[in-house]
Amino acid sequence: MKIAIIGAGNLGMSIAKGMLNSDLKLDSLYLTKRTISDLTNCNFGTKVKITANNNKAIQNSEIIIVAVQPKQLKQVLSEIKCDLQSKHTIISVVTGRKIEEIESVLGKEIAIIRSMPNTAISVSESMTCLCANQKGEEKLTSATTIFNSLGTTLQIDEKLMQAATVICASGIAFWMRLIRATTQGAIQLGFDAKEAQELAMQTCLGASSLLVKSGNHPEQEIDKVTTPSGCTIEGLNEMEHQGLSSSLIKGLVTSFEKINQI
Ligand SMILES: NC(=O)C1=CN([C@@H]2O[C@H](COP(=O)(O)OP(=O)(O)OC[C@H]3O[C@@H](n4cnc5c(N)ncnc54)[C@H](O)[C@@H]3O)[C@@H](O)[C@H]2O)C=CC1
Ligand SMILES: O=C(O)[C@@H]1CCC=N1
Repeated sequence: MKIAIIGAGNLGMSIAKGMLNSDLKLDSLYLTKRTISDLTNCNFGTKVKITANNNKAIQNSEIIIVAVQPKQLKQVLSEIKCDLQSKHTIISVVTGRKIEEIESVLGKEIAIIRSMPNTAISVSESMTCLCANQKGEEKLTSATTIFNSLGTTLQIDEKLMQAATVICASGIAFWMRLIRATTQGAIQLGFDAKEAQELAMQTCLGASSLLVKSGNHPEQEIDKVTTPSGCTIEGLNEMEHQGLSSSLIKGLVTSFEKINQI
């Protein structure tokens, strides 16, 4: 595979790290950004080419992952348009930018996939949602194969992409805050900070794995933990009195309202 990541920033580098540690058969991986000095000292191996020259990266690649800020997208697309051929697939991971906006610059004859991974792609645990334009439909299988080697994928209708961004991409930050709060609680209850974080992380992973592996609904697993008159239901009810579920849902909806303004 000949891949280019245009915009090797936070998300672009997370994708690159995941790819380099995966089973993907990479022939080359071009990483571009405006200022490359902070990448040139890194030892990524001979398959990784670092350049500020997007055109060179496109000419030597087939799968082009565009990972720039939303406000930078149109300028980048205009810059690379002249190098695009039928062999190319554009995969945009840019927040809030619709396929029709990309087509308005590149036209409808280029395969365009819109995707939303999250930063857990760096450890091959991303939840990645995907959709495509008409030309990109035939490339969805190969794009899905790439992202499946970096986590889990779901093909969705484009109208759900903003919601997917909030749940899965912003979701990493939301879950981090829940893990941090659990850590703070564990410290208050007597654990040192390192142990507290380990307890919080592994319990979070355990809860998630229980649902993934059993296919159960969360309440089925909660019922197994909540001993009648026990400490779990007492704590759980207090959390709900304080608005745990409600504040989480309100936060998701607020995030969603914001994303529609980006
Ligand atoms: N799915 C997720 O979990 C996340 C998604 N995002 C989305 O990913 C996109 C990138 O976000 P970040 O990585 O946080 O941004 P960033 O600012 O860290 O990275 C963007 C990179 O693009 C480069 N760039 C800008 N103009 C360029 C050009 N003309 N040619 C080549 N490179 C250029 C910059 O030098 C920078 O390295 C955004 O659309 C953002 O909303 C961001 C963070 C998480
Ligand atoms: O916060 C943001 O706008 C981007 C989109 C999802 C994750 N980061």
